[in-house]
Amino acid sequence: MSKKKTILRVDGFSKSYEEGKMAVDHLSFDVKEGEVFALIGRSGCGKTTTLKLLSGQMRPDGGSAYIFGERILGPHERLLAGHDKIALVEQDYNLFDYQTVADNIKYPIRRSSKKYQEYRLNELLRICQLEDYKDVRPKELSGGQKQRVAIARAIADEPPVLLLDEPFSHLDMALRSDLRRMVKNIAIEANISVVFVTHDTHDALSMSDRIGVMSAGQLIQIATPEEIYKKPLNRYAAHFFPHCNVLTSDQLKDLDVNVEKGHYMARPEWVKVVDAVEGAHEATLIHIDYFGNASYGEWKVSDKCHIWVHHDSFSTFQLGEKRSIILKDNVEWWKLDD
Ligand SMILES: Nc1ncnc2c1ncn2[C@@H]1O[C@H](COP(=O)(O)OP(=O)(O)OP(=O)(O)O)[C@@H](O)[C@H]1O
Repeated sequence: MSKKKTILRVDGFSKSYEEGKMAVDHLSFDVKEGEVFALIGRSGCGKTTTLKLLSGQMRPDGGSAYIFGERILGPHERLLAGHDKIALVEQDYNLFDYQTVADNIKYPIRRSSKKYQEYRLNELLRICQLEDYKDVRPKELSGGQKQRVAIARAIADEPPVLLLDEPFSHLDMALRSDLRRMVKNIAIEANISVVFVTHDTHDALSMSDRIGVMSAGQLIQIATPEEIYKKPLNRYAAHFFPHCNVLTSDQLKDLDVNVEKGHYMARPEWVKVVDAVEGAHEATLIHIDYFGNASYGEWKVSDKCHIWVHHDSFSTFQLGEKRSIILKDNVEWWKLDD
């Protein structure tokens, strides 16, 4: 990925809606050609504002963004807000309700030849799996179908950059997985750089080449999905993934782990349950979150030390069962920044 060209560069974006409260605070990052970049962070941390600034729809208070080295103009500097090389799909899709799916998709290329419009339309209907809905109006479509139309329309004119705000928020798990794949394929096949905002850590992990973790308007960590998962910077970044074990050095003493003062993390699959070990603290299974393909057990080691453990789908652990908890071989508690 590092050898690829930088397409988009954000340099010190800042924006506040109210005095003294920064929605986006000196944000800098870049996105490479064909790269899928996810922005994750708690509600209100500034993700949507970042996309609006990037798309040229909102004026930054400070900083600039560049596409192919050219500064992206704000709405105060252009007749029409936005940039023709950047497509933004917002949470409400903004489809034309009284036009068919085909007309919606062809809108950005309406000035091209009829032959090209038909060729491109058929290609987009195929890529976005919308062949059966060509003549339907958006109000007759489900949320997932509307979302696909919005994405097809956004990429009709082959923009080098696609921005997606919570692209899969209204979809069920099966559709989500199809659409993730579709967006990833679009990035690879059409070499489009995608920046998307999500609350969903599965979307971020499975789709992106890199993830930026936002907190209070700032990017606190930018790394590959694997690095964000295994080596999060701090407790905030660690807790994006559920059933995360974050313990203090003091709590870890109850697991016979002696480390320097601070907070430490272990993912639930880094830990294993073994037959009670003599001299070790006994752990009692007090809760199970069942997911079908796996479950997560909450094991109480002491009043102040509870550990989540990933159990495979063949696990037969019962509530109240007593065992010992240890880290798997070759795994260590990961030290978090304070
Ligand atoms: N139009 C606005 N007027 C005033 N404050 C706003 C406006 N839009 C956003 N904000 C504030 O700016 C901050 C960042 O909002 P933003 O929508 O960018 O966050 P977000 O991370 O996308 O949130 P969510 O995940 O809930 O969509 C929040 O504190 C929000 O309340």
